[in-house]
Amino acid sequence: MTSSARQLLDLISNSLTLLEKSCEARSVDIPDLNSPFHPSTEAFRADPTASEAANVISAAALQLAAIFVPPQVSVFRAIGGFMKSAAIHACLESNVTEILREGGPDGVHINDIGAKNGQDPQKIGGVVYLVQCTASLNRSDLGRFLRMLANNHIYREVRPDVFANTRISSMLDTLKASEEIIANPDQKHDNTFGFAALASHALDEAFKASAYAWENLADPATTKSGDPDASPFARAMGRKETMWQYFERPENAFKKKRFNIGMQGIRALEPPDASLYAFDWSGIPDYGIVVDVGGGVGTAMLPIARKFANLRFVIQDLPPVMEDAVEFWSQEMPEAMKSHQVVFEAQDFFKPQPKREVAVFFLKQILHDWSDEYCSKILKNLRNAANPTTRLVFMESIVSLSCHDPSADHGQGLPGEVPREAPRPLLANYGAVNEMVYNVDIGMFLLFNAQERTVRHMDELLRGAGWRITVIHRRESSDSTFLQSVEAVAAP
Ligand SMILES: C[S@@+](CC[C@H](N)C(=O)[O-])C[C@H]1O[C@@H](n2cnc3c(N)ncnc32)[C@H](O)[C@@H]1O
Repeated sequence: MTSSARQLLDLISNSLTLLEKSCEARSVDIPDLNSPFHPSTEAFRADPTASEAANVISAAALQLAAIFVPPQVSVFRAIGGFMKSAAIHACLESNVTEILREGGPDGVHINDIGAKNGQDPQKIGGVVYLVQCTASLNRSDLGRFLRMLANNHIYREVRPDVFANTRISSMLDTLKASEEIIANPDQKHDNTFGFAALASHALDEAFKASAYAWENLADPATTKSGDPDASPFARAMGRKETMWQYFERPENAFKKKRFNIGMQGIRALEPPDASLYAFDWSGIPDYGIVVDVGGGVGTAMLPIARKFANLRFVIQDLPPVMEDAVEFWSQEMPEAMKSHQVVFEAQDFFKPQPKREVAVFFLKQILHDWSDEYCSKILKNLRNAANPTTRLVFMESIVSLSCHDPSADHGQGLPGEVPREAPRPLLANYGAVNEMVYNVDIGMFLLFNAQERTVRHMDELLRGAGWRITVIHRRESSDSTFLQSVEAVAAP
């Protein structure tokens, strides 16, 4: 019988052949690990066959490593994740990626990096341990951090103590001049595409919260709490407050700005018309009302309102957000405001909805902000305002099982419940290749005491609030944080 290792190797070999053929036919290159990231370096994925082949190769390579790397090394790679986080944090905040970009492919010596960013090469690793022990350190301490990251292909050691970027480290690049961001650290992330801001936020707020995750789970006062101010982040900061309250304090103005820039960056990656495909909007009768619950400024309704002039839209959010919504629509689609095709309503989703005939309650990225206890309150308020024809539509990242989902067998399960599964013997969800949504899930716990959910979990949550899921609309993407949509009806 063929061993798992041989099956994995065959998957890699066959997939690479497919990938090479696809790239050759389209005259695109497989990316060079040592060249910086650019949207064009991802062109090889544009063909769905190539994208799938790249996923299979990556998942199989990781699974092969899990077989052959000594288990004590593998488990410490995971246990020591915080050390890599500390190393990336130090390099990110001391602008190493920008300095290496300016040095080009020949690399920059650690002493020259230190000379540029003002950091002592002996301390620039930035962790407390180093700062406390500087007296006995030699000049290659920066190299220790960069080298650890280079072992993981994040940076590369070109010659002894000389480092350069790889396509992975270049993701941390603000694309600004190092001199400029060193001189104006508070503006480092302004007008950037947001990835470095997101990384900086994760390595600050979420990283600190992660150190308190177990204490929060173990403390009887918080073990079962779903309160947003009882998160590991709140414990790490020593105050019973939400991250939003923390951001409102004047000393955290930079962190608030950084978070918002990071979030804008994530939103920019979503297709702007994703909500158009979340539901069959053409099936709603004329003048049917769509309520965007916690809709922010109503961005998700814009492409639908443009296409379906026969529908009416109510954008709901907290009062200050509604002011921004009015401004947003007066710029984007003033005619919809004048004709009352779109109206704005300050509405707390924890309070009862106004009584009216609603065709669709729409929620985009709301449920993942809250624990089950809180989601249940939101969903029950909507259920109480629903009639038998009302649809509930929500857009969220859906967490897949890592094993084969038996719901798909024998025609059982909800339509769209099971995503495309990876070929055996790979993990059904492609394992760590699809790790982003699992990262976000743990991040939601650390920062908000909230979570991303599997379909099974959503189903249970909705049933408890008087709803029944009817279908999951899936759009394939190589990014597991991509939003899918779930449709439900009021349960009798
Ligand atoms: C992650 S954002 C999603 C916004 C929008 N649905 C979108 O996808 O662009 C969450 C939204 O929930 C709103 N929100 C938070 N608490 C709320 C409450 N109690 N009632 C109504 N909206 C609330 C926030 O103001 C924010 O606009």
